[in-house]
Parts: sequence; C-alpha cells; structure tokens
Amino acid sequence: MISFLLQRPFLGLTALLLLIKWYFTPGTPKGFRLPPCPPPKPIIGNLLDMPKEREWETYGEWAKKYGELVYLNLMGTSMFIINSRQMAHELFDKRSSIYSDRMDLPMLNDVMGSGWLLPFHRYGDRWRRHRRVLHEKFHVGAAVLYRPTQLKRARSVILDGAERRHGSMALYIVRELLKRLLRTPEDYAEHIRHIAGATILESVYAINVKSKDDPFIIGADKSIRAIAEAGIPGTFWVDLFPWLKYIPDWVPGAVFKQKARVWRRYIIDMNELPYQATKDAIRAGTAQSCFVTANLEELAANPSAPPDQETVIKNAAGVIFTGASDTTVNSMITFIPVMILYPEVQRKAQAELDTVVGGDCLVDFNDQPDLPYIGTIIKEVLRWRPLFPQAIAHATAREDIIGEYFIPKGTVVVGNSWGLLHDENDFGPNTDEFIPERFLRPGIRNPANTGAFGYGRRICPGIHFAESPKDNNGKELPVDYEFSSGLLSYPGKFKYSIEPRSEKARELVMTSVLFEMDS
Ligand code: HEM
Repeated sequence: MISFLLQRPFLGLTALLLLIKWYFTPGTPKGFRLPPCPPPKPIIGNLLDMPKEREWETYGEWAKKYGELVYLNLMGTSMFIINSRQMAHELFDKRSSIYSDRMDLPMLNDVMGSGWLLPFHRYGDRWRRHRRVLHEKFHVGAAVLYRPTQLKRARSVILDGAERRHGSMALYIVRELLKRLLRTPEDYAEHIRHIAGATILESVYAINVKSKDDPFIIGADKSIRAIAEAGIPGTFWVDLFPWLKYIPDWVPGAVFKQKARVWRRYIIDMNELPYQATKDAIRAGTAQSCFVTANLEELAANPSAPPDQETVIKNAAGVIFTGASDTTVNSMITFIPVMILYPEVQRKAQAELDTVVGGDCLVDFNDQPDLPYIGTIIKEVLRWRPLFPQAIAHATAREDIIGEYFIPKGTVVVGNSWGLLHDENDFGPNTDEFIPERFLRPGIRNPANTGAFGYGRRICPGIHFAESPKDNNGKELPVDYEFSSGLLSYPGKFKYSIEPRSEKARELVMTSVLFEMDS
C-alpha cells in the first residue's frame, strides 16, 4: 500500500493530509454527542453517502430515518442538515450570530474568481458593508424602487420611489415579453432571460442591450450555471482540501482546474465589464442615471468613505445583476410547465383575469389585489419547486450545543428548504401536487418565510424584488420535463405552445404602450 502511494505522489500526499486532518479533528465534549448520521467509513466519513443529484430526496430519506438534524462527516468537515421549520427558526433566526457564516469555498472564491459575490462572503464587516449598499435599494419601504428619470427612455433607476413604480418596471417586462411571445412563442425561456437581463442591466448600469444575443446576458447565464454547479459544498474536493487550489492546471486528474479556467473568465467579466461600460459612459459624459451612478455620486459627496467603497459598489451592482438575471427568470420559466401540467389551474387563473380585467385591456399591477387566485399560484410556484432546494449553505461561526448535540465551529449548515416546503403540517395534504388553493385556507404558511428565500440574517435581499405576477396564455399539451440538481434547480426543456386567447388579446398586446408613467 505504502509503495503504491509513493509511486503516486499526488494520491499519497492527499492520503497523508487526510490522515492529519482526521487526527486533528476536535473531539466532542464529554456528555454530548454529534447529531445522528448515516454510518460513516473510516477517515472519509460520509463522503460516499453524499448524493450526486436531487440531493433533497436523499435528505428527505435521511430525515425520516434520523430526524430533524442529520450530521455528516465529509473527511473531517462537519456538515448538518436541518429538516424542520422549528429547528431552522431556532438556529438561523434565534441563534443568528452563530449560524450566519459561510464556509470557505476555495473552488468558488479562489479558483473560479467568485470572491466578489456577496452570497459567498464570510459573515463579518465586508459582508455587512455589501449588504448595506443593497439594503438601501431593496428594503420593503424604499425598496428597489425604480423610477424612470427620463420619460422617453423610461428605464433609469432611482432611489426613492414607491411600490407602484417598481410595478411599472415589472409591467414593462411583462408587456415586452408578451410581444416577443406573440412573435416567437417557442423561444419563451430565451425571451424571459433577455427581457429580465435587459431591464436589470439598464436599471443597474444604464446599459442598452442588443435586442438579441446580448453578450452581457449570455455571459451572465454562463456564470450563473457555473456557480450553480460548484455551489454545493463537497462537489469539488478542493473545498475539503484547500491546498489543492495550488496545483497546476496540467496535473492529471485536476479536472476542476480545467473547468474553473473557463468559468473564471465568465464570472470576473460579469462583474467587471458592465461596470467598466458605465464608468466609460460617465467619463464620456453620456451616462444615464442608474444604481451605479447614484452610488458613485453619493460616494463622491462623502469624503470619509473607506478607500475600497467603490469596489463595494461595483460588487453590489454585480450581485444584483447576478441575483436578478437568473432567479426570477427561472421562477417564471417554472410557471409554464405548471400551466401545462395543471390545466384546471390555468383555466381558473384565466377566469379570474377575465372577471377582474375583462377583455378590453391588459392586466396592470393595480389589479394585483383583486387577483387573489393568481397570488396563490405565485406562492405555489415558489413552494412546489423551490429554486434553491437546499438554500445556500450557512456555517457556524463558533461551536454550539443543541440539546444533547454538540455542533463544532465551522460546521456547514444546510437548510433543507425542499423538505420544509413539502411538509404537510405546514402546507396541508399532497404537497407533491401543485395546488394553489392550499393558500386560500387560513393559517397556511408563506413559502417566503419557510426557506424559499433562505434563512435568518442571510435571507435573500432580493425577496421583495422577486415577486412579479405574470399572466399568460397556455395551451394544453403533454409535457415531459425534469428539474435540474445543484445549487439552483431549473426546469429542463419541455414542449409547449403559447397562443393569444383571442384576436382582441393579440391586438391589445401589439398596441400596448410599453411604459406609461408620469415623471
Ligand atoms: C425568485 C427569486 C429569488 C429566489 C427564490 C432567491 C432565493 C435566494 C436564497 C434561497 C438565498 C440564500 C439565502 C441564505 O443563505 O439563507 C438567496 C441569497 C441571495 N439572493 Fe436571492 N433569490 C431570488 C431573487 C434575488 C434577486 C432578484 C436578487 C437581487 C438583488 C437576489 C440576491 C441575493 C443575494 C445577494 C443573496 C445572498 C445574501 C447573503 O448571503 O447575505 N436574489 N436568494
């Protein structure tokens, strides 16, 4: 065995470091134990038990077997999965000063160049400063409220608007989307991605995108898919053995390095290129008002700002672009297979629209309070197929005790959002079925407070931005599709057709004014 390892220095070094790591793993204090876990193997622990896809299904089976806390030892790295809402609340909310950290993610942060992304920041001042810049523009009251400063373009961002104005921005998306759908319904996903990306690029950077195949939007999609693939702790060994990040790309077996070389370019470009485009426009005196210009103006007026505040602004802009270009898009994409799979839901939604809006105009955000059934569909989309089935893993900033259990410092903590959102105690019977009516019953929880947007102090800052009802016209067709595994779960390809329900509807869409608003 020893001579085998000596002939293979890379493997030998790994084995040696494993042994050292295992030897120095701190023990559990007397009188306490670690939460229950699947039987571990010597040294590698539960590494081979980790599911490679649809992780939440395995987590669900473990939850039935081991209970609300399931512990895993991944070669000396502790991880536990929280399977009940009550425990998630106890730890993420009540003990948030312990449970708001993130693990070191060498693959994402160092090898792939995602260190600028707020979701992967360690808990502390750097995270707080980035979060503050976002919070100023995204909290409920003043929140995200986009007001056009130029009526003609109707696209710039402001910082003090009202809910109605946020609605108008989303309305712009819906109207433009409907027009594109009438022309080429088969490109539904591409249209949504394009329109959402275009809107966010204009709002955040005042960038006008190309009407098709825009490089910023394509680059963002590639970055996010890479991040989703690498974002689950344990997917790449370098997260367990950070020293692996130093090995050169050409070393046989270093596939992660080869993948990362391609991904790194997308991820860095996603932050740098749009920001530099705005800076160029500022220098040329042609910049339109947007999130970046507004923040840079504030910065110029604040001589006591820290020297790296511009980087914080750049990163905050980049994270809005990242967060908004994919997440909302995929929730909207999920909506279509739902309408095909559940035609009765579609019919009820159309009936509600017909009653409230009638056939003479298009739906507007002012109609939202009168469309309760469509509101329940949005909640059910977030619940039924959560975009982040296991949220983003938190980590413990120090050790903790939960009843008889000891939780080591640095433990990776996964909220099993899928499990929580399918718990029949909270959401009523048949949680595997898409039943929006469940939200009409009193006492049913809101998915947004049950893991769909994450937990505690790290809860998604885009939560108020992410809601936006959509009306659509679907046609019944058999559908065959799957949701992907990984950090984000997207619907795969499926067949569908989208048609206007009447000639009048077609005419309304084609003649609608894209953006009506007072200045
Ligand atoms: C349907 C839409 C969305 C869903 C389902 C969603 C879901 C999530 C989830 C589950 C997390 C992890 C929270 C945790 O660690 O506990 C998260 C974090 C985050 N989201 Fe969203 N999100 C959405 C839209 C957005 C938008 C539009 C933005 C843009 C501002 C955004 C920005 C972020 C950021 C910056 C974080 C990291 C927060 C931190 O680590 O402190 N998200 N989101």
